[in-house]
Amino acid sequence: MSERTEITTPLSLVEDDQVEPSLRPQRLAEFIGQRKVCDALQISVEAALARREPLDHVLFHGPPGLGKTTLASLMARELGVNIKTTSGPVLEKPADLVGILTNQREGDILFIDEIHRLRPIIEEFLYPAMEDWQVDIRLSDGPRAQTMTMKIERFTLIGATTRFGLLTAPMRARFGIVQRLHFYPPDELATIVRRSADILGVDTTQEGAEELARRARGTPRVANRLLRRVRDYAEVRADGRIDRDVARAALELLDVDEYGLDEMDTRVLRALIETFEGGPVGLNSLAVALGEDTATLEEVYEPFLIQEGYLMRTPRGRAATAKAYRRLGFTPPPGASDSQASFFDDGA
Ligand SMILES: Nc1ncnc2c1ncn2[C@@H]1O[C@H](COP(=O)(O)OP(=O)(O)OP(=O)(O)O)[C@@H](O)[C@H]1O
Repeated sequence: MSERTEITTPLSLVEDDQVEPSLRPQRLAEFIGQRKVCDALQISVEAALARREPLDHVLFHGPPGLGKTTLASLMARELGVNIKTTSGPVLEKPADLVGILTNQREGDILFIDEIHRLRPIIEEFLYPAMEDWQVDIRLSDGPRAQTMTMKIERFTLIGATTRFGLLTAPMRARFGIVQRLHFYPPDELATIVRRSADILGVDTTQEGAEELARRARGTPRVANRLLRRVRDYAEVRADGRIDRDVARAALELLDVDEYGLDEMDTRVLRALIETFEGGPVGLNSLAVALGEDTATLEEVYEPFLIQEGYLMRTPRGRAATAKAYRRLGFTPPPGASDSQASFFDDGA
C-alpha cells in the first residue's frame, strides 16, 4: 500500500491500534451517529437487564472502521458484563473456544470479529453453544472418538462482519439482533473529529473539523487518522490550531483528495473506464486487472465508490457512472448514467 493509499484506508493500521482505544466512546450515549442502530440496541439492552436475561446474539455488519468493535464493547459496558474478543481467522479448532466458553459467567459476551471467516468445524461447534448452552468436547480423535457434552452459562455472541452475504444461513439464523452500520454523513464525522480532538487536546475549529470530515470516506477511523496527521502539520507549520486553512494545506500536502478518493479508488475507476470501456465487467476481471484480491475490492473499495455514485453494481457486473468519467476528466459516453445511489446505499 502506498503512503497515500494508507492515509485514507478504512482498514486498521498499526498507528491506529495505539490510539483507538483512547478514542472509543465509553457509553452508548457518547457514540455519535447510527441513531437507529443505537436506539434499537439501547432497547434490547434495557429489556435484557429488566428480564435479567442475557442479551440475544447480535450481528453487526457493514464496511470496516464504522464502529462494530466499539459497539460490541459498549454493549458489554451497558450490560455490566465481561467481554472476550477473538476473530474468525484465528480460531483453528473448537479447543480454541472451549476455555473461553466454559469460563464465561452468565450474560458475558463473546465477540467474534470477521465472523464470516469461521471454519465450518468451529461453526458446528458454536451452534449448540449458542442455542442450547452446551458444547461437545472431543476427548479423543479417530473413528471411535469419544465426545463429552458440557453445559455452559448462557452468554451473548456478538459477531461482526464486513461480508454479510458470506455468512452461512444457519449462522445468520442464530442471531436475534442484526444491525447494519452505514457510512457516516459529514456532519456526524465532524462531531466525531471534534470529540477526538478534545480527547487528544488538539485545538480545532468547526470549519477545520468539517474539512477533515469531508475527506474521511464516511469512516470514523479515517477521520481520526486524518486528525492525527493534520495535528502534526498544525504543530510544525502553524500555531497548533486546526482551522480550515491549516486543514486544507495539510491535506493537500498529505495528498488527500478533496472528494475523499484515494489512489486505489482512482485506479479502480480508471481500470473500469480505460480497460473495460466503462463496464459492465465482472468483479474477478476487474480484480485481476488491478492486481488486487476480489474480497478487498468488494469489502473496502466498492462500498464507498457506490455510495458516492461513482460505480454501479449491475446484474452484468460493475459499471462506471457518468460522474466517474467526469471525475477523471473524461466525457461520459452517451450510455453512461448517473447512479441513483442514496447516501446510505453503500452496496454492502
Ligand atoms: N460513532 C462513533 N463515535 C466516535 N468514535 C467512533 C465511532 N465509531 C467508530 N469510532 C472510532 O473509530 C475507530 C474505529 O472503530 P472500530 O474499531 O469500532 O471499527 P470497526 O467497525 O470495528 O472496524 P473493523 O471492523 O475494521 O475493526 C475507533 O477509534 C472508534 O473509537
